[in-house]
Amino acid sequence: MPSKIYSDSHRTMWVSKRLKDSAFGAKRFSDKLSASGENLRLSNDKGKTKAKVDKIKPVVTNDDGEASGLLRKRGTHTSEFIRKSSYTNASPTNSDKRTIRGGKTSNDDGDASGLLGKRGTHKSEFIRKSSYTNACPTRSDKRTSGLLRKRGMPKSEFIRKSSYTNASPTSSYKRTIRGGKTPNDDGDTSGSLRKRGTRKSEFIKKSSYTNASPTSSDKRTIRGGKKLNDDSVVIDDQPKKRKRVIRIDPYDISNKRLDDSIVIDGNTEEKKKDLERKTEMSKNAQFRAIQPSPSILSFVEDNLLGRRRLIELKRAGYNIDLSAPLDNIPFSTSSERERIEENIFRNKLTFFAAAKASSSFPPPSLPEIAFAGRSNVGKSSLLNSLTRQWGVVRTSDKPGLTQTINFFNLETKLCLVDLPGYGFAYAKEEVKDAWEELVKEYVSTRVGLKRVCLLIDTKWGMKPRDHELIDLMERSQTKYQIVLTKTDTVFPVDVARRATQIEESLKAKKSIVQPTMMVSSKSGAGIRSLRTVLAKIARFAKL
Ligand SMILES: Nc1nc2c(ncn2[C@@H]2O[C@H](COP(=O)(O)OP(=O)(O)OP(=O)(O)O)[C@@H](O)[C@H]2O)c(=O)[nH]1
Ligand SMILES: [Mg+2]
Repeated sequence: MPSKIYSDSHRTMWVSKRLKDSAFGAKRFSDKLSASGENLRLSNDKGKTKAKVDKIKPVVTNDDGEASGLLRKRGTHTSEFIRKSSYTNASPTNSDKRTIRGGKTSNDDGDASGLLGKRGTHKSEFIRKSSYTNACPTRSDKRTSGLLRKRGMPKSEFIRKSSYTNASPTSSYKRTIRGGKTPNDDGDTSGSLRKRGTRKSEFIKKSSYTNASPTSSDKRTIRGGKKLNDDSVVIDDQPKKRKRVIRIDPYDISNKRLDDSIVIDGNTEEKKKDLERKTEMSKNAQFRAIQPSPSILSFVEDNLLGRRRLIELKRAGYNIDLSAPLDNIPFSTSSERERIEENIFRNKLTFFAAAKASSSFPPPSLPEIAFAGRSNVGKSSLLNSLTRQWGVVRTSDKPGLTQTINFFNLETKLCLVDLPGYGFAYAKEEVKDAWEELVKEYVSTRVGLKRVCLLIDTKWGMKPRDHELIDLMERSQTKYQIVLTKTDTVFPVDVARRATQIEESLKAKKSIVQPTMMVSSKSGAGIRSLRTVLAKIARFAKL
């Protein structure tokens, strides 16, 4: 039976809950129902759950013999039902509350009480009259009753008049209280928030609003200070945190805690780098100050050296991204090659021999022209460019590709020798040293060697290793000529400057052959002039 009572219907649920909570208790209620012979009948019409509570007539007799009704009978006035009802703990509905309030239903102690404002009754009146003080009034009610400041009323006036001292003031109120020196009951000036512009420490010292939770920074200040007031003793026995200042003697290497050596090394390295940068800068400044000789400038102009030629090739429709745009023309015929003015360079270029040691050098049969220089300077590319036979001599953008002395014949007229580069090759030190020794041996001892073209990158100029080789060739009286490569990577004026600079620095040398040649294997600039110079050697050379 009781399980049936606590089923679907909302109203039934309400009744059962109330009863459960009330002094009657669920058990007693079910007992009463069974005693009265009545039953709760619930109907479910087409899915709608509806409790027909009007069928419930739980007229039960209390122990004291009074007749009591749990629900209002139809036709019975609510106020009458409530008045009569001894079930005072049950929460009445809104309309019930209104009736109670409006009907001035007396409680046991005889006070008139209303739980809700009756329709038509002014709220303020209701709140005033109401003894139901626990009900939460709205903001407008609070304003009317004086709990909240009325619109238009100045804050200070409200605070002065207000007896609602327990209300938590807003932060702006707190500031006003503090700033306005509003007296409290005990006459102290109190503010719970720091007024803008007031120092925190000052505020905390002055403040009697000790119950307000201070912020973390406030707490810090409080801890640092000694006392706020009599009640609030602040922990002041904590020692003040002192900033540890470690004095480092950079020259005291005995201090093991500090990695002084690294610091010093770092400093010195930085200083070194700074110095290098400065010297580099001054080198650049020196280079820009060079006034190229008029003959060199006119050579640069005539041969379209520098970036200009590549730009012109681009305008003419050549693909300048290719290594040799002039010779990378689709469907080009051999007649293109025939344009080479020097007949000797029209001959077929063929690989003849490669030597890793002086013992494996081929016997000299033809006048030889060797191409020496640092790794990646463009030696192999120049051989291809001179003959316009791309691919015979292998080239790479990775330094150190050529590792042997390679001999190439131009038919039976001339031998072109591609030397391994020195400098920054990706090879072990011993291997690089062996190459250098081989090159040095070749340039200083080779019979039939008519000229060494010493290739220098126009951008970077001469390096110590180049000078080393020059000194060697000077000692062995080997004829050498400077050839500036990759002239397409710099401005024409810089090509002229570099040539002037080198000529100036080597003008005392005896074995050097002037003038300095300037070429670009990529754009083809200056190649024609170099061909003319080299063809002359081949023409007049005697073995
Ligand atoms: N822009 C430009 N690049 C060039 C020129 N000549 C050569 N190069 C490039 O420079 C790189 C090196 O060229 P190589 O001819 O292999 O140089 P190398 O002196 O023979 O180098 P090693 O064999 O290592 O000694 C290649 O990527 C070439 O394309 C040039 O005149 N202009
Ligand atoms: Mg090479």
